[in-house]
Amino acid sequence: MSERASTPARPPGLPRPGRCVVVGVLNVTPDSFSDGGRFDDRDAAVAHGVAMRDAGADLVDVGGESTRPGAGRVEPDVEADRVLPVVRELVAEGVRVSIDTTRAAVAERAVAAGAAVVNDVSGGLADPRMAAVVAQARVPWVLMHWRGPSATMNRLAGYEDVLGEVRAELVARVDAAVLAGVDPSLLVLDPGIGFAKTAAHNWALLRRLDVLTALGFPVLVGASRKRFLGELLAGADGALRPPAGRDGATAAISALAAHSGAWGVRVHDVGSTMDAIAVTTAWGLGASRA
Ligand SMILES: Nc1nc2ncc(COP(=O)(O)O)nc2c(=O)[nH]1
Repeated sequence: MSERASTPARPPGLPRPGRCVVVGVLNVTPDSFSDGGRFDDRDAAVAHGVAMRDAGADLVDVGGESTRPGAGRVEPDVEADRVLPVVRELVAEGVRVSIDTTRAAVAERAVAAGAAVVNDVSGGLADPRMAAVVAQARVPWVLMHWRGPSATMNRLAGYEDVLGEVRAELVARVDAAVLAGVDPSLLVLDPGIGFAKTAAHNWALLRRLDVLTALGFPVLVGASRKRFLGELLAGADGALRPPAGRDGATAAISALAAHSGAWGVRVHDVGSTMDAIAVTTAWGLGASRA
């Protein structure tokens, strides 16, 4: 994408509720860092997805492969077997679903099952066929900043200028997607909080979301319950705040991200973020709401 590219028209298929979009996290994996195993059971997963929609989530993001640092890969069939039944049942319940996968085959089958958005933490790097799947399906595609598989990503957190490099690497992903025939209006960018980044890198990216929103694409922020929040909220003994205790900080980030012009936030606890965004909206409207 040239720097002069005009702002793409609004992509079809992306929720645009007139406020920051809330994407509810539904990891149907035994080992995700914050909710691993809780929704490994299909019925429990579907019930939780419906509950997040009822709490206000505009999308429920279904993932079948843990991306926590150090996590190994699961076989494609295992990933598909985890997510497809849940996607189908959520769609049948009228829930708008995004599929959180780096595999084109899984994305293709999830879209065929009714998933409305492809959420690809690899930004198209993990599977060269993903762009063709997205171009063919004409569904929105979240391109997250990524530098390599979870198993090794912490070794890749070396930056001279994290803002400039993340921006440049995301622009390269946009260019590759457009070159592969993807309509740029379908693209969403994501800084990849916690992926090949230290806490300092995460804060630097959050502090200057405008560097990414200025590219003219919707920006999604996924900071929910991540380790850098556990570090921020660590006890006097240095023990990290456990993931379940990070929802207040997550909601604060949701409010600040919304205020910074993010298109959406990806969170585990939908209610607290809905409330935080309601405050942000009211605050932004000032006395006119009185
Ligand atoms: N677009 C996007 N998708 C993601 N999927 C998984 C995780 C890992 O966190 P989880 O284990 O809580 O899902 N983080 C992101 C993220 O930051 N952005």
